[in-house]
Amino acid sequence: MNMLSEAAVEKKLMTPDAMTSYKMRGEKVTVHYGEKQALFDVDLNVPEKQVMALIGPSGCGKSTFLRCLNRMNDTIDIARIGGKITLDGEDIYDPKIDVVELRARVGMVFQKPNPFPKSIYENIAYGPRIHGLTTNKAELDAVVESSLQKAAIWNEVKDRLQEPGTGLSGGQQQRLCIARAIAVSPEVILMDEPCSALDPIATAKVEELIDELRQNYTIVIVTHSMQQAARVSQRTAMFHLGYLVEEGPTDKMFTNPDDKRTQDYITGRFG
Ligand SMILES: Nc1ncnc2c1ncn2[C@@H]1O[C@H](COP(=O)(O)OP(=O)(O)OP(=O)(O)O)[C@@H](O)[C@H]1O
Repeated sequence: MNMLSEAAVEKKLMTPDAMTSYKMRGEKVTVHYGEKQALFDVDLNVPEKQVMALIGPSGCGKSTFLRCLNRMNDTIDIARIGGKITLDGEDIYDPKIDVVELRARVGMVFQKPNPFPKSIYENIAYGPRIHGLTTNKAELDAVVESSLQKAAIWNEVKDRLQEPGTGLSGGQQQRLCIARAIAVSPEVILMDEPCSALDPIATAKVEELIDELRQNYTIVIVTHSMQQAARVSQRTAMFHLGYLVEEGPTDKMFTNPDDKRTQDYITGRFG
């Protein structure tokens, strides 16, 4: 290879697209709720095994975009989705896609911890059982234990697995919900303001957990906390009035954003 083409290869490798491998891609994503348009032609890709934060003022469409990624908007009668979203190159809105399977691959953790009104054990065992991921009780026990371990809550619950999940503290319930998402071996975990109902200590634990989880999972998190976005994410996407304003490495977005709206938002001038 001559020097010129080596330099060309080097240059190609240095472009963000070549350096980042994307797990999901969104192309010209639009969402309408009835007559109201909530997202306008959003082109946004989700990098693999990183944490991407979605930020922006209330009502700008962060949760709407998040919910498009595992077709949770399908559950809203008046929602209409346009554009294209792929997972590993496959169109997730293709009629061939099994939505239940998609939601196992792209799991979700909600704002308010929502354990099932069942035992801690059953909260975790339910998903693997309905997806047929285990064949016997010993295997199921192992999945329950490893999911609780990965969600950093095993030590707190291992002696009370038969007690109700709803009896745990808010922070523990949220980690239980993360364990429940992990139990079906997702590839992507969507988190919609997962710490907004938690106190600062529980928040710190969940943030620490998110940081560990990115070794194995692709994570997208909606947050109102600039500090949280800065602490947990590697990339940040800023939304405003249904448009994607800009997206980039979190460090850059918080120190030297390209768009004035991002600058104004992160410095608290609106939102
Ligand atoms: N189920 C729904 N039915 C009708 N309109 C909706 C629905 N969900 C969201 N919207 C509207 O879509 C727009 C975007 O809402 P979305 O919840 O995605 O914003 P957000 O940025 O996540 O806001 P917040 O930070 O307040 O949670 C808003 O104008 C909202 O009122």
